[in-house]
Amino acid sequence: MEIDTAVRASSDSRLRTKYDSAVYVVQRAFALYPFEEIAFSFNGGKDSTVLLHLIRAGYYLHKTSGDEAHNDTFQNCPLRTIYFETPCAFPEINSFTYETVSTYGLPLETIRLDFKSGLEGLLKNKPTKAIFIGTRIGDPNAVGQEQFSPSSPGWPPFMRVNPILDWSYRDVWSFLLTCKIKYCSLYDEGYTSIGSIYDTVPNALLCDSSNGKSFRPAYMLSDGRLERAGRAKKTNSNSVGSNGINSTEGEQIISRSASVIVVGDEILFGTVEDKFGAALCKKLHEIGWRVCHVAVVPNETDSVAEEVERCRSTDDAVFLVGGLGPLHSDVSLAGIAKAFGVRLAPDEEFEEHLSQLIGNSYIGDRNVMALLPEGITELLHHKKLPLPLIKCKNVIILAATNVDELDMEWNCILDTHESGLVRAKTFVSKHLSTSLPDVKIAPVIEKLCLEFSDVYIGAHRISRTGPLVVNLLGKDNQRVEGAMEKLKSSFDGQFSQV
Ligand SMILES: Cc1cc2nc3c(=O)[nH]c(=O)nc-3n(C[C@H](O)[C@H](O)[C@H](O)COP(=O)(O)O)c2cc1C
Ligand SMILES: Nc1ncnc2c1ncn2[C@@H]1O[C@H](COP(=O)(O)OP(=O)(O)OP(=O)(O)O)[C@@H](O)[C@H]1O
Ligand SMILES: [Mg+2]
Repeated sequence: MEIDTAVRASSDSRLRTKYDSAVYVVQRAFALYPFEEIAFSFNGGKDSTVLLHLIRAGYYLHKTSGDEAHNDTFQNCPLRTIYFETPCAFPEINSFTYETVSTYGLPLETIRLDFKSGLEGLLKNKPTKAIFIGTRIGDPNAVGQEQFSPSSPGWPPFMRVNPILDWSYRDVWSFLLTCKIKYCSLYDEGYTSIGSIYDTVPNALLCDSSNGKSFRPAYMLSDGRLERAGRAKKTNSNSVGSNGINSTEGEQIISRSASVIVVGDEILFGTVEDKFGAALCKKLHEIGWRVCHVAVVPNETDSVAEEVERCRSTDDAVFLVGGLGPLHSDVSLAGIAKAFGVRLAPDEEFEEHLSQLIGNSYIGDRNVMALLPEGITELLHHKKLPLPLIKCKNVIILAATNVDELDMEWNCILDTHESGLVRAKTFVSKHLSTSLPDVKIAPVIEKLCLEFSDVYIGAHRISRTGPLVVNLLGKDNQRVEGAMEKLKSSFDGQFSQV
């Protein structure tokens, strides 16, 4: 069996391990379910192409128990194959799917309905107990799945079999290249993950600037975390979304909100003063973001989880500082995982970066610092960062231990496209000072707030007897000026600008 032979001959021990465990899952499925009640969900994408050949290898090994004498009979696996075809698929994907199905003698059922309705119809027509799917950790729909995962509540009942769930982007390409497997031509044109013609473009990270508009092949993408960078982001008015803070909106964004969570018992004990909250408020304000909430929480998983859970759904981004590292009190990542309902799992890429930085000073069998929230984590790289920063959905985790380090990390985040931290339209602010008593100006300011609802109007005192400072803040200069002039003219000469 050519696939098995190629992997066994390879010197890549990691690939052999991944292959063995995936083929084991395939064999288990063949042992557990009647062959005619298993289907293979194939769409011509790289992951399903990998899966096709793992299924062929697993089927061969299942049938022959490795006995080469039978080799020709079981080279191909006549497994029921389903393809959900849509008019928005790339023509290259369509033709590759049909060609491949014919090359390997797969009995194809083309379904022209959405996934759920199509699967309902499929199960009604033919008993189907299990479906092989090429889902991998990191795919948006992989969160919470295992290699054998029953379909979700509300979906028709079948077992989702995910043999390559734990494969990385690099594993996929090692396998395809080592076994010299034919894959869809779009991957040689810079596409790294393929959705519909409306939401997929070549991955900008593969753009070959020396050669006009051409792109390097998908296997050249060094950071697999960015394989979906060519997929359009699903927009969500209230959150950063699964792919991060939307970076295409640019300057026209009027309102973006953030919250800051600082994790530190020492701050709550009064031993250390928090400087991160104030510094981040200033930085966010400078790029036109509104900070809605700053919290200091103790080094407890539940406290972090509760705070993250609250902020992540109300703000576009959450910045978390502190509680990172190998100590018992470093619970920030566990808290974030809990807030998102996922577990902590070893992240091989982060582990590699850690081992380059700290050598082999590992704790136990695995580096506990490389346990990251599974399926929701992206690494933010920058040449000035000793380690990539961690981003879990819309939560950005800063590793700074002081304000200087925070400055450096902040500049890297702003400079990193993948962070998606866009500069929004900056605020205009005006400050007026008066020695009038509060009670006198209160009704006027109240009316002003109604008339200028897009301008924030607040006031603070530096001392009980000193002047009152009125702050006017907004994104539209004319409106802020208008509110200021109106206030000044209401109290002729009693307000002066500071
Ligand atoms: C065979 C098959 C089974 C699926 N089963 C489920 C399921 O049980 N629950 C679910 O939420 N989505 C299910 N989906 C939908 C996927 O989670 C996901 O939305 C789909 O693969 C599109 O992925 P994309 O958004 O990355 O393009 C299934 C899809 C396929 C093809
Ligand atoms: N239109 C479809 N028809 C059949 N199966 C599909 C379809 N879309 C997705 N799937 C199943 O879901 C899996 C995950 O889809 P996904 O788009 O992440 O991977 P892929 O298409 O194989 O590769 P890529 O990430 O490069 O697009 C596929 O491997 C396949 O098993
Ligand atoms: Mg795809």
